[in-house]
Amino acid sequence: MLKLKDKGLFHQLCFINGAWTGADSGETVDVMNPATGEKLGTVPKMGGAEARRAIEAAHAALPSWRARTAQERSVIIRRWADLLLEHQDDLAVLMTAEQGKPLAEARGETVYAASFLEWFAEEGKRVYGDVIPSDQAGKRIVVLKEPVGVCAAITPWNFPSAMITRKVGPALAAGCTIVVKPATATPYSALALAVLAQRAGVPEGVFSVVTGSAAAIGGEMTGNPLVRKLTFTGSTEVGKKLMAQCAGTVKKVSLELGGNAPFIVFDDADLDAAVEGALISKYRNTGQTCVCTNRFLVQEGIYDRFAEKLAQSVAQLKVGDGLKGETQQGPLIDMAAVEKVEEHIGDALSKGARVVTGGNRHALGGCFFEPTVLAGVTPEMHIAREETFGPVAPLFRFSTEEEAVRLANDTEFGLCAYFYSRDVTRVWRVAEAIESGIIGINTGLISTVVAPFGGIKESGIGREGSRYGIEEFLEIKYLCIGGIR
Ligand SMILES: NC(=O)C1=CN([C@@H]2O[C@H](COP(=O)(O)OP(=O)(O)OC[C@H]3O[C@@H](n4cnc5c(N)ncnc54)[C@H](OP(=O)(O)O)[C@@H]3O)[C@@H](O)[C@H]2O)C=CC1
Ligand SMILES: O=C(O)CCCC(=O)O
Repeated sequence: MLKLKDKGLFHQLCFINGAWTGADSGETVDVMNPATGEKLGTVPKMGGAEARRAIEAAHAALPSWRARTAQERSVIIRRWADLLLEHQDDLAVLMTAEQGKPLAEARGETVYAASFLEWFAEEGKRVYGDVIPSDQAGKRIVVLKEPVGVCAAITPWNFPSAMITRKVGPALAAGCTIVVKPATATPYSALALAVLAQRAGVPEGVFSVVTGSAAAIGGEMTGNPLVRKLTFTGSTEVGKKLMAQCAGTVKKVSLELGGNAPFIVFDDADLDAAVEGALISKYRNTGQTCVCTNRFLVQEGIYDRFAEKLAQSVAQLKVGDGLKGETQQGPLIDMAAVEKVEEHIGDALSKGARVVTGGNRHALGGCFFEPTVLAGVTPEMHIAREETFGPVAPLFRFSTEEEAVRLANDTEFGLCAYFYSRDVTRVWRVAEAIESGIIGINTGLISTVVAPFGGIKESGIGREGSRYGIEEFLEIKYLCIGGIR
């Protein structure tokens, strides 16, 4: 049993219209701890009918929530953020138990999750319109920004809290109401957020959490005309499907999808800094983030030294149950993830790559995998094209800057890229040439509430966080006022 100081944070029912409720059918889904393989509990296996009720509750709650002043909404959202921080130890335990990330990372994610609530509580107060100088005498032109309306969010398992608050924070601050379907693997963080939302005074119907059948709940969220916006983080495959489903009722969509991040190390890079950045960008959350480096492109003059230093550091990473204090690398989310990592390594080795460190399932068994570095990787290998979502660093070799940029851009994805160089002219050239929504230059950590997060190409649509994030939940209305003499 989980050791929580506040046992009220652990809920096994859904939260709809301010009430804790089970599935109409009474059916449940098991939730497992990926580190131990043990069952943590169950959540309701809801479907379209329950999702519809949550959407209708969000619709009913909309007029009074949007009618509140931004300041009134801000007080509640801010209180919610404070509660997350107050309960960060318990929230981290819950998150690690269901997701596997080391406790320190789970605490970090809880603070990160709270930062989106805190930020958008403030940003909601700064939703300004415009007055446009009219081109016709006797007319005035005014632009208002209004909440989109009822929103729906579908979120992934790799960031069980922050991907929710990054959506719900701006939605609520803008005056929208929202229904969330969290990943089936990690519902308890979402339900704990609901507990704290209720304690913070978020009115009933404004924020609901529905667990269960992804296809049925997603079908209702994308088909129901009351929903005006869908916001999704997850795989490109599912994102495309949801976008197509939203076309029927022309909903606004924000999609934060897969990536294939390159990490370029030029000969002129600071080697130690590049290794440090590589560790962060690759092995955060055991390689399971959409901005994790997927391809290391290393210039020939520095290749061998980089490979050796990186492998030395990687070999020292402590793998284990995230609930144990010293763990740096938790398990992968499930056995399918382990198999995908194995497939990528097997394919690379069969085509001429070699293991510098790791390469196998970890001796701990289950979902644990050895942090791995592969050398001699080439563009023909699967790992060059597909997101591995695991602890494998494949090293490609290049000779010229032009070649590095070409390789970096040789993907349908464009979420995040990293590069290390000390040449300021190269920094500008390469930053401008890479096709990506986010670029980390001499750093392996780009995530922060203050900056716009999102991709181009098949990595998505829209931006989250920052002052841009709230725009996704606003519509523009233009007033043309005539007859003014
Ligand atoms: N961009 C990112 O941050 C993420 C990328 N990925 C990538 O996707 C791969 C697969 O991961 P996976 O968890 O399967 O990602 P998915 O895209 O399948 O899952 C993300 C969310 O979408 C839901 N979902 C799945 N299918 C549907 C559907 N038909 N209609 C509505 N909602 C749906 C899931 O629900 P449920 O959990 O119930 O299936 C979950 O809540 C990873 O290996 C990784 O490469 C994964 C997660 C996050
Ligand atoms: O993997 C994701 O879906 C988002 C990455 C989290 C972040 O760095 O903000």
